[in-house]
Amino acid sequence: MKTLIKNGTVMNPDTEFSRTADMVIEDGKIVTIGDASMVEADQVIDATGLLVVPGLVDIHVHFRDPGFPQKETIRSGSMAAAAGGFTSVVCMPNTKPAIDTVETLDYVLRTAKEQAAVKVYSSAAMTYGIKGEELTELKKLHQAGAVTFTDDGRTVMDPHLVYEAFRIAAELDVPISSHCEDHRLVSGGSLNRGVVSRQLGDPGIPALGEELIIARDILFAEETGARLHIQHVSTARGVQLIREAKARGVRVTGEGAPHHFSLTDEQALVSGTLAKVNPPLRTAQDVEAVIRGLADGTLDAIATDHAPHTLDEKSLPLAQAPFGLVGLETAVGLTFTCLVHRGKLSLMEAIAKLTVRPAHIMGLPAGKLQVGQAADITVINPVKEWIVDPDAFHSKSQNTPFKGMRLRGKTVLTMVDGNVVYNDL
Ligand SMILES: NC(=O)N[C@@H](CC(=O)O)C(=O)O
Ligand SMILES: [Zn+2]
Ligand SMILES: [Zn+2]
Repeated sequence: MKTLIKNGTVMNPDTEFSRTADMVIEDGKIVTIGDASMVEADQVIDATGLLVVPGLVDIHVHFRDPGFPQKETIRSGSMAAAAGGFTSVVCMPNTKPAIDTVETLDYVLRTAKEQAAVKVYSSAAMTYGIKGEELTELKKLHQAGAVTFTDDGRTVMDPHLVYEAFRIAAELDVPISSHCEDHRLVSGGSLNRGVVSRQLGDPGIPALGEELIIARDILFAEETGARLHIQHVSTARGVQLIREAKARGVRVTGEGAPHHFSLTDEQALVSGTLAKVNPPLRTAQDVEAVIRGLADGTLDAIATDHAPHTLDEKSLPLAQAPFGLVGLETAVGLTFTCLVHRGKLSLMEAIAKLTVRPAHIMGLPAGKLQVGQAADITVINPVKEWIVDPDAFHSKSQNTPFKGMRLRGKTVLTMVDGNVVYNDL
């Protein structure tokens, strides 16, 4: 089977390559990037006016299997990924049971191999049951394929455990992904602590709770030499802490989530619990700081923190509804609308933050266009206007505060190993 993608703007951030070109794909691999207009192919995709980029990489998704198939399965999550243009994803371990043993990790990776439309990698929990009490067998989990250690959803508070985990991670050279939240400071709130939380009678989640743990984990990384990846950075001071740590050579990276560069806490007044996410949507200054962090390289990657929950759960009162929102199918639209089209991030840098940079953080064989390599390719229409319709999502869940919003920029075709897994051309 030979496929020709002709006349697209081919962009490969790894080499800063950007030019009008054709691509030929054969037996799942890229065989030509250049002029191939005369090539006879079984399948021809006309990419005139479209961007042809490496398959996107999301290093922060929740696929809920095992445990919560009503929210998402590996199959449905992977379909949402494909529809969003993501060809490689990293699953978080807060399933039930948690991904804290080799058996559960094997189950996830095996199910992904059998059922997923895209390449699914997995993290492993740092502590059993994500309870913050006893370290998992990090070395065995790494050998079994875990690409990062994290208790995402919770922060390990015991400094002895954290120290030990960082020490082992440094030895294995596996990144620790840190969900930063000092639970002793944030318990009970649902929204950013500020004007809106006070207005809604919510105790609020202070920015300081996130910043304390960012600072703590930076120090652990500095002390142990471990690689630290800060997840879903949402506050201005959090961005600044990472900026300063990078400047003095700490091995730290950071991710920004689309909802943190596009929405403020005021969204809760419009979307209610659909705008309840952890860390919370913050102030306009924080949003600006996340954008600046992405622009100056302090934040290396855009990651969705795709966190599906049923609308029944999201219909609960603010204090009881779960934290989280789905992100895979809106990420490209938000990145183009809020960052690229507003001139905050160059097109090349935006694509880099969705491909080669996150792949590099997690050591994934992804995020580049290279002859001889797997044909994981995403085609984006950078100016296509569309309205977010959760009913059209491929995810099992529709919990998004972006419903009804008009976005500019959309994934129109996704290819994994040369096979088209999503087509909206
Ligand atoms: N982000 C969220 O608000 N929720 C995530 C957990 C997490 O990423 O911390 C979830 O699993 O639902
Ligand atoms: Zn988290
Ligand atoms: Zn998460």
